[in-house]
Amino acid sequence: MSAIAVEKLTKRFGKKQALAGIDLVMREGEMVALIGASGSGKSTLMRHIAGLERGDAGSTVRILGHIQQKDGRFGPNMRDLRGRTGVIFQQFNLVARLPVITNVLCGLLGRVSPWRGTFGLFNRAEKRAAIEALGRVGIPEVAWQRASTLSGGQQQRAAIARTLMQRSQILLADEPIASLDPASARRVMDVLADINRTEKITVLVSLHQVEYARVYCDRTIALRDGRVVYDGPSDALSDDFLTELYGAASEELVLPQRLPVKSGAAKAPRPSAPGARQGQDALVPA
Ligand SMILES: Nc1ncnc2c1ncn2[C@@H]1O[C@H](COP(=O)(O)OP(=O)(O)OP(=O)(O)O)[C@@H](O)[C@H]1O
Repeated sequence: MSAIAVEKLTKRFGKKQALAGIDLVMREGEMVALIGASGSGKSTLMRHIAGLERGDAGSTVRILGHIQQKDGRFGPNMRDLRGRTGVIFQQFNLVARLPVITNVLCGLLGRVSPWRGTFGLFNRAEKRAAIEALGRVGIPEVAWQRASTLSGGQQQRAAIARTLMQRSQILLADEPIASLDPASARRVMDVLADINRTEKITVLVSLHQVEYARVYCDRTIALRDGRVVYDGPSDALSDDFLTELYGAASEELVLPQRLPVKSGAAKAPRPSAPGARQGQDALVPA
């Protein structure tokens, strides 16, 4: 059974055609990268798959074999399907003033009674499970800290722990590493790859930098102007091929090359350039 099946998905915002007939299928247990230059439609596509947005007439999205939306209307199982689909964004994933454990426990909200959820009445076993979920992403020690005290990478990992609590079968990660330093980005990608492998959670992760797609995902889907322009093996996405696909916009999709440091020269990285990339070794998953 497919985890995600998108058929002829179109979305127009006023005059802007954000999605122009997207077709894609992901099998259960796959981890797929979604790449594209700024404005190519990655977030809009993610939001439709998450059931946060409705496509135009003629569009269909199926989640785990059920119609999630068709012709701009949500299907009858919408609530259940939203529960089975965890979403993490680039930022604003957590409630900053609440302890991390409470944020993680929020993953239960679709499953506990509304009054328990409203008053934050979680039992001992649920709290233990939340700490286990934080352990799963490598940060059990931050459970009782306020979310605002976490680093960006820790916040993303706590958000992933929340989706584990939610027991989502699909995880949509919309540019989860865009604002992180390389070491934190790798840790977040390692966690995504690990839960994909061990929990068999289907992962669709949108990325600005194709290097991470090459290292972490066998398959990449590339968007341009709201259309799928490539869907295939990630290792076929050479820098030359990206330049062919995106032209000048390919500069956004490769990692900035580190200049060899000359004596007296600043260590600042150079703006990215087509064909410029760090060594693959720098990104080998831990
Ligand atoms: N709610 C909206 N109203 C109007 N236009 C929108 C809306 N959401 C997205 N768009 C437009 O749709 C296009 C696709 O946007 P989207 O955010 O999906 O791109 P993206 O690939 O995720 O970009 P980025 O990498 O910069 O996040 C853009 O031109 C954007 O301005």
